[in-house]
Amino acid sequence: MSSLIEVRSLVKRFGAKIVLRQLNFHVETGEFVALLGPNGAGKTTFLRILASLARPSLGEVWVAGFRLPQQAAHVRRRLGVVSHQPLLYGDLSAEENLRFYGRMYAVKDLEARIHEVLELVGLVARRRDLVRTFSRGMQQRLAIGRAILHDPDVLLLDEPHTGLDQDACDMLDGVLRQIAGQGRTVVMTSHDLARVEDLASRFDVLTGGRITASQPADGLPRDGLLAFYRQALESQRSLQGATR
Ligand SMILES: Nc1ncnc2c1ncn2[C@@H]1O[C@H](COP(=O)(O)OP(=O)(O)OP(=O)(O)O)[C@@H](O)[C@H]1O
Repeated sequence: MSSLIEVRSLVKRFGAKIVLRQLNFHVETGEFVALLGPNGAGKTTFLRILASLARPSLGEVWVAGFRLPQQAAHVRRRLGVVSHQPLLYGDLSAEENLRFYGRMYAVKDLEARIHEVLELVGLVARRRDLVRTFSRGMQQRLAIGRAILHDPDVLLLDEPHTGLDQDACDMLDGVLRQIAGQGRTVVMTSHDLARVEDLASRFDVLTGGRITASQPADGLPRDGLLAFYRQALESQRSLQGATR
């Protein structure tokens, strides 16, 4: 087991419904993987399993050398997760929120680290303001700050642009670009290729409960990338048509 994330033959069922079918996936240190797929493909379900928030029905899931769900406590310390819930306390300020999480994770030189993170997410000027006064975009940037505070091995982001207006999306992209530039290992879901095309070093497509296509970003022109994603979605549609 040498990859930072290694998933073998993963199956996830909800009752009779099979959402993930024998899914294989791996991520090496420093990769920024965009996990693309249409609505309902199972991206959130998959990320929740990687984040140890849901249990696999079958198969093997390893993160940073630890097996899930058996070693979930070890995995959680090595992960940063940004899901649909920002997991922030509205009645605390931005820096109080970070201090709370930093103490929970026993972050060293916490005050310096809080400042560094607030700078990265562009919230130094608002550090003493209560989070409930923040726009959704600011809350999302702070949620990313919270997720990277303890310098995790892997950052998992589930459609972080959802519900943001264009300005907020642009500001979030600035933060994500800096994170990508730091060489951090990231897995980010999206159903919109345009949102991730400048960020990712690899594009994986999740359709029919499996990773059906994978493409490194290196040297691939935009048209090629669009064609790649369209083709993956088309083949999924014809597969669904054939099984109806
Ligand atoms: N707890 C659950 N119980 C039953 N079915 C579920 C549960 N969670 C997810 N599903 C189903 O699993 C399928 C995949 O959902 P999931 O949210 O993982 O997809 P997604 O690719 O993240 O979609 P979106 O982009 O719309 O968020 C959907 O059909 C959904 O209804």
